[in-house]
Amino acid sequence: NAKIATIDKTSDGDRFSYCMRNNGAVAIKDDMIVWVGDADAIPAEYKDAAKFPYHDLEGRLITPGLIDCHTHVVHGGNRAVEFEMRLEGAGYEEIARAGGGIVSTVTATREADVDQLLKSALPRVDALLAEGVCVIEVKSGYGLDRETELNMLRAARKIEEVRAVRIKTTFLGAHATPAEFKGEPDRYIDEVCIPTLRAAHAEGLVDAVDGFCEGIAFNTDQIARVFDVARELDIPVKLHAEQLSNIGGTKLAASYGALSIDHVEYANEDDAKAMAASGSVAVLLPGAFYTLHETQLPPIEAFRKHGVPMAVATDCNPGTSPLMSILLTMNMSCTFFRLTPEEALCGATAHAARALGLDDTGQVKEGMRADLAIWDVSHPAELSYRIGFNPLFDRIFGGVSMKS
Ligand SMILES: O=C(O)CC[C@@H]1NC(=O)NC1=O
Ligand SMILES: [Fe+3]
Repeated sequence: NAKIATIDKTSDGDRFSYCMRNNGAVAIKDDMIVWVGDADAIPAEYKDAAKFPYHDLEGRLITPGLIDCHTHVVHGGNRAVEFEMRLEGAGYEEIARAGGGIVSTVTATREADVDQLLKSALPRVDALLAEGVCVIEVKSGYGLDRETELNMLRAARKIEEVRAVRIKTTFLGAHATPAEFKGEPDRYIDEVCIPTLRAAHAEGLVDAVDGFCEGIAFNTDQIARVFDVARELDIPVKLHAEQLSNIGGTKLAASYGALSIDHVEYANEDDAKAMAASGSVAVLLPGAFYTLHETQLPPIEAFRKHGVPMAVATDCNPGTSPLMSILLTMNMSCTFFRLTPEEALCGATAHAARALGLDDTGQVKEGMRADLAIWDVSHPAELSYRIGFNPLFDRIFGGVSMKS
């Protein structure tokens, strides 16, 4: 859990000082990053390799460790068959009738125990760590019954025990109405979702509360009942909103001071104003946009105009975003949504930290956690530019190099 002690002031990285350093070098002592800056500016005291086995990064780029602020990496089974059916022309209804959709993942998730859920999530977690990710947000939402929702969150917490990564958990009981409550979303919210939220909170499993506010999921009144309990328990909220239509989810979430509002393809300028007023982060999820062949673009210009911070995340889930690459996510956010490479990198670092309510990581700044990513690139735009290429040289988590 080392912190960054000193940032070289002479570096030309000031324009991106929150974000990146060129020609980087770090001095490490007792697993503590004691200095970060340009290789040619290392203070003489840190050049004593015996005392400070500093890493001369030979001109490589240093950025904050990346953050994936929206994932469903814990889940059972997969939806490859559904993918095949869709490509053979099956529509959403036919797939659902064949037992596809969220329901099929719920079935597979309920059949797994905590260790099986953990085991099946680890390859997805490792794919993210391999690209310099130091923080991962993990949601529940495929149990939709008390025990399985708790098991999902227990598995998410266990990831930190077996990997050098920080996990932030999110309760997403209001993801879908399970088959046994078909047509009765209100009864599901009252009899299962809210009591399970209370149980998960009592077990220390919940860092945030989320919901899916959409015509095919829950309306604003149902989400509000869940958010009222989150507020009572003093748990911050976030929301999947305006993904497929605009039913007022963004404004509702902003009224609760949501940490983030996610997807937001169908959000409008009024929504952007509400987000600016509440300080909510817009989390862009190009993987779902791509998988669903969506055509409605999020209101990026409105977010820029009103100063709404934008984050980017994989939304790694088995149905609409089976995506395990934060770098490809950054590339897609530029290519599909026209973010600049700097916005994309900030979206996977400083703004992603803010979407999780974290103020101790996501920036290369004194006092911040020494969560860093070291890249074999000479310009930060290369991180969003290439498609399917990983230039990571080293990942430093809490001051500890993964190469050591
Ligand atoms: O299809 C799935 O498994 C999840 C769908 C996913 N959940 C959500 O709230 N929006 C989505 O696209
Ligand atoms: Fe999601």
